[in-house]
This record gives sequence, C-alpha cells and structure tokens, in this order.
Amino acid sequence: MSKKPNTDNQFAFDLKTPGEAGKAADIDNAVDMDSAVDMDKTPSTSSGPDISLALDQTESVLTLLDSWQQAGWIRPLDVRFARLIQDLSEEQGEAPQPLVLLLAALTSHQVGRGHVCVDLATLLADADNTLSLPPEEPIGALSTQTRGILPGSPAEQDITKDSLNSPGELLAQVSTQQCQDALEWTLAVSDGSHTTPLVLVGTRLYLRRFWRYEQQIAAGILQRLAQPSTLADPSSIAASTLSKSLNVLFKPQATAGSPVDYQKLACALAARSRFAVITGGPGTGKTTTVVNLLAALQSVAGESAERDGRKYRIRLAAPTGKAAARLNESIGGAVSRLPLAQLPGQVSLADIPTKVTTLHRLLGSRPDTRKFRHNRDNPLLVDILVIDEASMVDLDLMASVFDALPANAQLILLGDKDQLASVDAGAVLGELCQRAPEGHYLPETVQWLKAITGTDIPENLQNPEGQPLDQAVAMLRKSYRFAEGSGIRQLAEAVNTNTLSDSMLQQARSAGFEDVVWLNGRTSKPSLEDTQALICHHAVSGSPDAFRNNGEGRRDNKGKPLPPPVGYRHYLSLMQSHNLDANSTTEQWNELARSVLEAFSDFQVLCALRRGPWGVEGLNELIAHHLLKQKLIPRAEGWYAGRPVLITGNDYNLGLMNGDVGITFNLSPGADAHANGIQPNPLLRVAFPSSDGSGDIRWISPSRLQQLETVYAMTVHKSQGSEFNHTCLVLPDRLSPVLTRELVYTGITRAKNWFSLITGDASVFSESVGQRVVRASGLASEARLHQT
Ligand SMILES: Nc1ncnc2c1ncn2[C@@H]1O[C@H](COP(=O)(O)OP(=O)(O)OP(=O)(O)O)[C@@H](O)[C@H]1O
Repeated sequence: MSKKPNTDNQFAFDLKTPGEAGKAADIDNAVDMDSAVDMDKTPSTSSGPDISLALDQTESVLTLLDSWQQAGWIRPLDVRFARLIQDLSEEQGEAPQPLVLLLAALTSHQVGRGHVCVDLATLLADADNTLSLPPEEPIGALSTQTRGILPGSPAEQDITKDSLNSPGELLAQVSTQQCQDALEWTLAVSDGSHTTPLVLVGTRLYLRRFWRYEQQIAAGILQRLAQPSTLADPSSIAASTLSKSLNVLFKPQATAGSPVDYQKLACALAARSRFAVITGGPGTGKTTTVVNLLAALQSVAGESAERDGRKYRIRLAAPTGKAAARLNESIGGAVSRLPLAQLPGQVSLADIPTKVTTLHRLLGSRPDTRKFRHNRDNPLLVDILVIDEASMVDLDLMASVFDALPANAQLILLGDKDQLASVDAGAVLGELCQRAPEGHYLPETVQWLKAITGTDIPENLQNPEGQPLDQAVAMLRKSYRFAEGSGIRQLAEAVNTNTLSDSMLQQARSAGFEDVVWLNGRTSKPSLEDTQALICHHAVSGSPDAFRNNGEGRRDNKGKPLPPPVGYRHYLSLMQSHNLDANSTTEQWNELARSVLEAFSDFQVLCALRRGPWGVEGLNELIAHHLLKQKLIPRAEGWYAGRPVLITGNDYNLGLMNGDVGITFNLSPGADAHANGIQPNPLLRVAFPSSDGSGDIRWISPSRLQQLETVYAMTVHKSQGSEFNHTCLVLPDRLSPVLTRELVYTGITRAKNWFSLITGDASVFSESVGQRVVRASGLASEARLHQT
C-alpha cells in the first residue's frame, strides 16, 4: 500500500525505539486503555454538527462522535480511539482526516459488538443496520444523569432529540473508494506491515490487535495444514495402523439408510492433519468420536518406529468451567468403553486422558493481564490439544492458544458450528466450518479416505477445487441422542435451516411432539400479566401436564425410563427435605450438595435479553418472588438458602470461572426454618461443583463472591456449553436484533430431554429464526490463502 509521500517520517508508526515501542503497545491495546488519551480534551458541548460539514472538519466529526456517545449509541472507548488517532496524526505533523476518525470510532464500536473488523462495502451499503445504530437499548442503558448530564441542560435536550444524525446519514454520500483513499493516505493506517492503530486489508478495516490475532490464527492453521504426515501415504505402517484401529473402533454400521460412518471419516481426517475441526449438532457423537480418535492416534504412536513406542502427550480443554465439567462427565464413560486390548500399539487406559481443564487454566492465566503464562517463549508441553465447545472461543483466546502451542503440536477443535458465536469478538469455529456441509474433499482426500476407512465419499461432498482447510474439517451428520421423531431434534433442524413449517408449529402448540411444548403458542398476543403467571407456574412445576401423556412413559436412547419434566420445586424440595445440621459431616453435606446441584440442572429458564420484564433481571425477580410466595425459598432478595447463582467473571483466587453455577445452603438450619422463613443466624455457604469431574464440592462464603447473579433465568449466551434435562426458552413480545436463528437454535439444543417455549408474542419465534448473526471477519479467507 502506498503511503503519503511528503511526510517528515514516512514510517512514523513503524516504531522501533524503546520509547516508541511503548507507544506501539498502546496502539495495540488502544481499545482497552482508558488512559491512552487525555480525557481533558473531550469537548464539554454536545451540540450537533452541521451534517453537510461533518466529514470536512475534524472537530465536527469529533463533536458528532461525542453526541453519539452521550446518547449511549457508542462507547466512550470508541470516541477515545478516534481521539488517539487524531493525537497520533497530529504528532506526526499530519492533519487528521475526519473520515478516518469516523471510521476508526465505528470500527472500535463494531469490535465491541463482536465483529473482528468492518467491511467498508457492507458498511456503506447499509450503515445503520450494519452498526445497529441507533441502538435498541443505549449502551449501558444509562440515564442522562448517570452520564453526568444535568436534567434540562442543553446537552440533555441535544441528546434526547430524535434528530441526532445517524452514521447512515453521514455516510450516505461516501463511496468505498473514498474511504479506501482516505485510509491509504493516512499514517494511522497500513496494510499491517507498519505498527499502525488501524489496518486495512482490501475493504476490511481492523483495529491492529484484532488483525494481528487473525493473522496469528491463520498462520497457525496454515502452518499445520502444510506439515507432512506419515499417515498421508496409505501404504505406510502408520496409515495401516490407523486403518486397523479405526476398523476396531468403528463397527460396520447396521443402518442401511446411512452407509457412511461420518464419525469414522472424521477420525481419519483429523488424525491426518496437525489442525482439524470436527463439527456436529447435539448428540452427533463429537465426544465419542474424539475419544476414538485419541485411541487411534495412540495406537499409531505405539506402532511408530520414530516415536519408539512413546505415546502422545494429550490435553483436553474447554472454554468454560461448565463445559469442561460436562466433557469430564461424558468422556470418562466413553474412554472406559474403548476396546483397547484389540488395538495395535499396546494402548492402555492411562494413554487416553479423561481430565478436562479450562483453556484459561491450561494457558496459565494471570491476574490483571490478558497475557498467559504459556506463550511462544514458554510453550505448552503437549503433542495434541483438543478443545471442546470451540464455538465459545473468541479470536483473542484462540490466538493465545496458537501462541502457546508448539509448532508441531496437533490442534483439534470440536463444536457445533451453528451455535451462537463467542461473546467477545470473532466467530472462529463458525468461520472455519462455513464450507463443512458441502465437504469439498479433493480427489486425493477421497482416495485416501477410501484406502483408510473403506468408505466411498458421497459425490456431493467432493470438489476437485477443494481448499486445504476443507480437507481438515469433518461434519458429523447423524444424531444419536435424539430419536428420529424427537421434537427437539426436528425443531432444532428446522430452526437451523429456516424451514419451520406451520404444521411443525402446530405440533409444538398441541403437544404433538412428546418432548416439546409451546406453552402459550395458541395465543398470538398474550398479555404480559398472563405470560408472567404462566412463567411462574411453569418455573415451579415444569408443567408435565402440558406435555403428551403428562410426560410419562418415555425412555432415553439406551432404553432407560425418563422421568417427566420438572421445574425448580424439584431441587428446592430436595433442599428442604434433608435433616443435616451443623453436626453433620462434610461428606454428608457434599453428598446433599451434589444431588441438589444435579437436581438444579434438571431445569433451566433461558431468555434472550438482559433487561426489562423479558430479560434475565426481570425474570429472576419474578420467579424468586413467586418461589417465595410458594414458601419454597425463605426470601427473594439478598442471600438465602436455595439461591442459585451464576458466576459472571473469572476469580482465580477462589478457583471459580465465568459460567460456574452454585447453590446456597444454610449449614445450620433451624428445625422449621424454611417453613416460617425465619433464620436467626444462618450459616450460608455456596456449594460449587469442582470443574475437574472429581465430584468434589467447594463451599464458599457468599461474602467472598464478587461477580455473580441469581440464575433462575439465564441468558442463552451464558447457557452455551451447558445442557439441562428440561429447558424453557422465554422469548419477548417484540423482535430485536438480539433475537436470531443462532440464539433460538442454541436455546433449543440446550435441552437434553424436554423443551418448552413461552413467547410474549407468537410471531417473535418465527421472526427470530429469520434473523442471522453475521460477524465481519477475514479469517475464512486468510485461512484458505494457499493451496496445497
Ligand atoms: N456411533 C454411535 N452409535 C451409537 N451411539 C452413539 C454413537 N455415537 C454416539 N453415540 C451415543 O450418542 C450420545 C451422544 O454422543 P456424544 O456425547 O459423543 O455426542 P456429542 O456430540 O459430544 O454430544 P453433545 O451435543 O452433548 O456435545 C451418547 O449417548 C453416545 O453414547
């Protein structure tokens, strides 16, 4: 990219001296740093600029950005980033370009919304929609007073007026070329080869840090895809061991309708490559497949002459404590069922790990810094790393994984590509799996798979122009958890493919499915009062009577009888019925806590929003007050026995991770404490299950817990990585950008056996499915740069 020629310092941002290196770090961290810019420079006025002049004058743009910030449209951070660029440009003797400052603030705004970059063409085509401005809910939902603006002041009148110009109006006359020209002629922007705060690649504009993450990930993937494997030659000893192992691990499929065993194919593909992704919906056997894969790889290692029989060092990780605990639970059983004795290479149980750790713990997180203990200078001691629930891993964390992995270590990502993307910026798994449904397997991959697995790859999955990444991505296509007729499965599939039919909705409304019920689906516009009463009733009982046959007579996929659906009365009754007291042993309390925590996970209300009557805050309050009325809890506010809590931030001192769920117990209950609600001196402790699958319980005093919320209701975002026997999804009475297909799909697929739906307006369900989460990013194109 050409840079402005007539400047004193052509490489002004190519910072090389120690002092400047500090500034480079500032630039990298610009979106995080409150102190990066002198706050005194923020003008005190918010009077709107003349829109026609705004893009001609720096001050006009900055004033406009200030008024957007004061209206809660964008974050203070976004404005400070634009001002940082202004300062840096001026320091280099360059007049800051108004359009560049605007684009800088908008790029920062988009990162705050989960995007990795801004695509200029998409932005200019429909700026307000792309940026979601004006927002549904102003940032932080702060009152003008909280934002330091006096009621009635000119500033307040300014920001509350409807006429605040939107980015769409401002950018209406601007072309992509004009944006690119302005950006290319500014020292604050480069193609990444200089240390500039913004990076422009084609039409994608990045904050430098995120561009760097994307580069790191793409390079880590491409480097691994390019590494030769001894398995690539079907006549090698390694390949023949792999083939033998897979034939032991995967028996020929009995089902005539599905001659392709996608689990076996996934194992073969993932074994061959130093980077692989296995994606699949709920119950498609991701865990089962990865356990078989690890056994097959250890088998290959055991027979390998070069490795001298040494087995691989394998680590298993998940992004949250909850997801790690869930994999811990399922993996132990799958490993114990492995036919190890029949495998070549003398594989023993000790060779297959069953302990799953969180990614933060694995990488060695440290307080007050996002830098991990393990990095390229101190890499992980690992040959194979498996990350489950990879859809929850954001770009920043994934870049840290690649940074900490030795160059020849194998990385295997597992997850459901259709789930909601990570809360923070990026949609790494979704992007890498964009082409997974169509396979795109090259002729050599097809031949190799035939040689190793004996399987003929369906023609619709072949593509002579497939790309290297395609050859390392496998999709599991058959659900083993849900029977063909399962409503949860059918509904999830229809949501995912946007093919919800009237007859399916009708079935959901009328208990036509045995496992799904839309509780108020017959009422198109129920009153808020009626819906709240329904939510309360359902939260207590689980409404088994609303399901077909009162939820009785069902069996799981192994033929075990399934108990009917329950609500929160289930775990609260268990809490009330015990007779433990201050003299009981720790083990007795632990046992009670284990069973109560398990009972709690039998039901969960999920919702889309945070605020308002349909949000997590309103629903928690509503449900708590109803449980109090029913005498199931002694109070509805503060700390009390029975209060379930969700940890909302990592606390390394306590060993608690974002997403951990605990339940409050009174360790010195009075005889009839619950019944009359009077607790003279309750000894309250919150019980958390340990995330290592050991079944241990950690008892923590409420006063030590910092970031938490009550969790009768949980957002769908927070529920990722968890599963509940019975899940109730509550959707609000009107559509908002938060309500998307991915959100509804993720909500439905949190249900293991029972799913119930409550809507504030019947049309919102289908309308939500029509909306998609699209995150701007360049990873998919970066990761496919080179053909093998
Ligand atoms: N090939 C198979 N044949 C029969 N049953 C299977 C097969 N693969 C998996 N299962 C069973 O299906 C269920 C789900 O499998 P598994 O837990 O491996 O799926 P998953 O995709 O990891 O699930 P989740 O969506 O919970 O992450 C388990 O009970 C497992 O034993």
